Amino acid sequence: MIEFQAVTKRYDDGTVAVDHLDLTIDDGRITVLVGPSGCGKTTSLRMINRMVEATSGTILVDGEDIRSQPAAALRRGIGYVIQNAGLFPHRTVLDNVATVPMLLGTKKAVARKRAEELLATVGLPPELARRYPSQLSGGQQQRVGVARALAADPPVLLMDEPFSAVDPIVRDDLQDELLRLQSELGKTIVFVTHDIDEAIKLGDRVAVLRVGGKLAQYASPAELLANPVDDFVASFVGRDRGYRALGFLSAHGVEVNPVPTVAVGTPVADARERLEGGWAAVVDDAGRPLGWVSEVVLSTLDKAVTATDVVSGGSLYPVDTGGRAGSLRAALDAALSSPAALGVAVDGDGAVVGAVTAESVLKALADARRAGEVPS
Ligand SMILES: Nc1ncnc2c1ncn2[C@@H]1O[C@H](COP(=O)(O)OP(=O)(O)OP(=O)(O)O)[C@@H](O)[C@H]1O
Repeated sequence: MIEFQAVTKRYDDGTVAVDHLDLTIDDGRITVLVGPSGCGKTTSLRMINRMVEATSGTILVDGEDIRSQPAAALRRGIGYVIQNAGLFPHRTVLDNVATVPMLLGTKKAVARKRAEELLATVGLPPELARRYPSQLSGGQQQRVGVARALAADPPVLLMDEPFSAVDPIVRDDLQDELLRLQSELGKTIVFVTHDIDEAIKLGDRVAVLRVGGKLAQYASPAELLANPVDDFVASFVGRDRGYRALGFLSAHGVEVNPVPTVAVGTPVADARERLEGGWAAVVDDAGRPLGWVSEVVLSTLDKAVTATDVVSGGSLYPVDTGGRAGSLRAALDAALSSPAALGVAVDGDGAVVGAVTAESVLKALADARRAGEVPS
């Protein structure tokens, strides 16, 4: 656990970057510091590993004042990942990862072997290990940065806008990868971003800071979306917060109805008989949805329905099959994005289970509200 107790940072020019911050960061969780530019996120993060010294107040890591040991010793237990990765340009990818353990006394061969494993863990193909950082894409460099920070197996990982410099699609991949890694590693991660969507996606808890280094709200993403404490947090979280809050509510209560399906290869005449309300979902041999056909589509076909004849569109959402159900947002998106106005529900193998309408999703939301499961 990392505790900020009334921590203030006043820089030499008088700027108060962080003002009496009280914050408890849980072990094994991702805690995100988010807020507008200049609100003191980076300063707060760097005070944890003493790259910035607090002016007053105390920071405890596992109950121990961080000033009670030399900064170098403290940093051994704290990995640090920054934007643009900050890799050593004249060392290979493998050596970038192996260097710190070697400096700490691990034998070269052992450190390199471990570095190879870590590169695989962060999703980098082994052939990239011999390259230099400049020969990698921005997203690959960030992965190396994460592998390097994990090399000494620190219990704490500080991440300062690590994914801000890459394009949105790569950023999304890196975020997914971090969540996957974290589910395996269970590190104590403190993550700084100015992007509220990133904060909500990654954070177990999110600390929203306002300029002047004051904590505005510290809550779970769902709580932040449902109950922002004031106008600042509400506007920072965004006008579409009600919609995004649906992403944290399970769709287990939504009524799933049967949906007409047509297997690929079905003769057109037989497919026509299966149309109800104008549309049927086309499925492959394993019952997985490929798209939709309607009377109009069938009228253009000669013999049988093929995979290329389908009208695509409509996201899918997983129903509760003993694992995790999809969210209300996923169910609503599926219904609204489908040409048939039916959101296809799939099981754990991706096979069609049935379909939901937008109305049934909203009814489930209203029921949850009435039952007090969701703040209105
Ligand atoms: N070395 C410094 N000397 C003086 N003021 C500083 C110094 N470093 C940061 N500041 C100021 O402290 C405040 C907080 O800066 P900090 O970098 O912690 O904010 P941030 O929330 O991380 O911002 P950003 O999102 O833009 O990176 C800002 O007003 C900044 O100008």
